[in-house]
Amino acid sequence: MTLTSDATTKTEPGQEGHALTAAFIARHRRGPAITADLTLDAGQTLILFGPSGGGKTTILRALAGLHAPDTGRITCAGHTWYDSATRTNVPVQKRGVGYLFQDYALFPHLTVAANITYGMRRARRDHRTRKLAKLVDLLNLHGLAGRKAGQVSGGQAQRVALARALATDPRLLLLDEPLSALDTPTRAAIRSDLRALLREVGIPAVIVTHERAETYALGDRLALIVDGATTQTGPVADVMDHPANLPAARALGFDNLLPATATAPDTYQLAGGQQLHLPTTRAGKTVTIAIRAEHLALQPHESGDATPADGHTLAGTVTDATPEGRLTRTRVRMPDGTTLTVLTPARDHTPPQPGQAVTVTIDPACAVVLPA
Ligand SMILES: Nc1ncnc2c1ncn2[C@@H]1O[C@H](COP(=O)(O)OP(=O)(O)OP(=O)(O)O)[C@@H](O)[C@H]1O
Repeated sequence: MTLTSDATTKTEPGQEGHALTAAFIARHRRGPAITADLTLDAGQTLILFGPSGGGKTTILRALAGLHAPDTGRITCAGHTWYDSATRTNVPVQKRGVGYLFQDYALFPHLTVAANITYGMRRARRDHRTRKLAKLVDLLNLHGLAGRKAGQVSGGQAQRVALARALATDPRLLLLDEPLSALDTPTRAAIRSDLRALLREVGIPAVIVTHERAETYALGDRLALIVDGATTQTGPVADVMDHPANLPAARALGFDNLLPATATAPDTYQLAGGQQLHLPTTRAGKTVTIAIRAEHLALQPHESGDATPADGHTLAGTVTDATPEGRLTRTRVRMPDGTTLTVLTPARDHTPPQPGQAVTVTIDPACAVVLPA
């Protein structure tokens, strides 16, 4: 459908409560349909999380007005930005969004100051000067304003891009993997700065990320985007800890997905016959038990000793152990051939050795039982 542009925005009764509502289907030529169903309240941050190719950037571009959905509706602070029913499609420059592109998209030959004030070219000079000074302060860019943007560090470029996104007092901030171009230590430092900044400016923000740490640090709400669909939304911890189904558990990074059969209320039998007792509601007869690697504990197991029949402990053999800084990622093969992945603090034990007999204890409160 071709939509006519409508440069005027209208107040929509009933939408004032939300900073943003978006329910649309967007399609790329020869590409998959991408369905968004999002709401965001004033001052909140919504994370779009999910595997590569799921549609996160497409959703962000549709919110910005850079990609017209096929059908649906987008409202921001009571204004309709897009409505296929009324052929409304407010152009990008009238939406008042601050967009931070994944690669920052700075103009390398322009100065930092010119980059930051690029969207304010038509504003009065004294307003531009005041705004620039405020943003330089806010984002700690002192001494860099006259430098060419192509000659600043990755962390500085990220802050310049954020300053540019904030310069026009946007109604909505859209940040596409804002920290992905940074090395790990810089990323950790800037993550904290960005969190503080978002709280300070109070502008609702939609942020694309693949990183769990970033999701917890920056997000109030999370929308899980898998295979072109918004599959789950809610407060960050709720969605992170409670995947609704197997694809969601995979997308949220649950390392262990164990096929099992429900044999009694709260009792599950794994393929190899081991019993697990989990205080969760049964999701059907055939289930998958999802558990993160960090919610398993590892103990050496003397051969001949019986495995505790507590319903939380499984016996197996270490296949490999990989150091990850202060953590060790150990893979344990159970008698039925299933492999468990366990992430433990390295200081808790001497490194497990391949071939070593171990027991793995599940934290039952952290296991999620899903329909198979
Ligand atoms: N310009 C385009 N033309 C055709 N198909 C596209 C275009 N851009 C993206 N797609 C397709 O749309 C789907 C969603 O892509 P999108 O970039 O939105 O995903 P994403 O979740 O942001 O991925 P990533 O995390 O890798 O950036 C993918 O299948 C992609 O190949």
